[in-house]
Amino acid sequence: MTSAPDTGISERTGLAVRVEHVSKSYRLGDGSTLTAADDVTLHIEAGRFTCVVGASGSGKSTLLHLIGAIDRPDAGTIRVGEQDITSLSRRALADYRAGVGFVFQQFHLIPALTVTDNVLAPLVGRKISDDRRARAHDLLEAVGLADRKTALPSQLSGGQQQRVAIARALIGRPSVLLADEPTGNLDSQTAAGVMQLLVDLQHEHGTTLVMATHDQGIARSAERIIHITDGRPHSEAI
Ligand SMILES: Nc1ncnc2c1ncn2[C@@H]1O[C@H](COP(=O)(O)OP(=O)(O)OP(=O)(O)O)[C@@H](O)[C@H]1O
Repeated sequence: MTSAPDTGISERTGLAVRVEHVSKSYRLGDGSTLTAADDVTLHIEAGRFTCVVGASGSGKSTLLHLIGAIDRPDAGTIRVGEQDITSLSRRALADYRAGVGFVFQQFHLIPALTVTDNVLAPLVGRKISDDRRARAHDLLEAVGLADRKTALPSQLSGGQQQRVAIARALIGRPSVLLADEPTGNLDSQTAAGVMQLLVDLQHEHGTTLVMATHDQGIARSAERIIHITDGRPHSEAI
């Protein structure tokens, strides 16, 4: 179940990420500012599995959000492949985001949609061709849920819901897959299965996988670990 069938699921190759002198601060209610990314410079290799590790509040999610262009930095540049995503037009940014897959700790499935329609949800506004439906089916097969296509999220276990979320993250053929504590809501056995699935899919498709985690055990399975403290990667991160 954990080895995906050869369905041509990802035709994009993983891209390298180069974060250069990136800072991001948030203004707090009392008027003070909190620096969540503090002059961060780091390079993430293409097609590898990299873990970002650090205490709660150290800036892991912020870094993922900046790489995924969910958020914009106050300063610095982020290059993904050949593109500087910090200088893209709104339209180019939307195209870029469509090539990024996200997996979150909370699965964020849409309760009223079936499993298949959740997987197709990122394609909203685009024509859902037979090819795309076939691809959703192939992805659900790859994550071991082909027989639950018509189920609603509430009818699935947490691990199954996260598998749907992984299939959804892959529907846009991402060159970069960002996973923020993807096993944080799962028991340890289910978490191990989901991790294995992510790593298998990442290997098979050569996607660049960047995962934020507290879990040292998960981090040890990565090809590279970046430690973050107070919004700054440690020196070994570069
Ligand atoms: N939108 C926001 N507004 C204000 N402060 C924020 C916002 N987002 C994050 N922060 C703050 O920025 C810092 C870094 O947060 P971030 O979520 O990146 O940390 P994290 O390492 O992912 O934490 P956790 O492991 O608990 O998810 C924290 O102090 C957090 O409170």
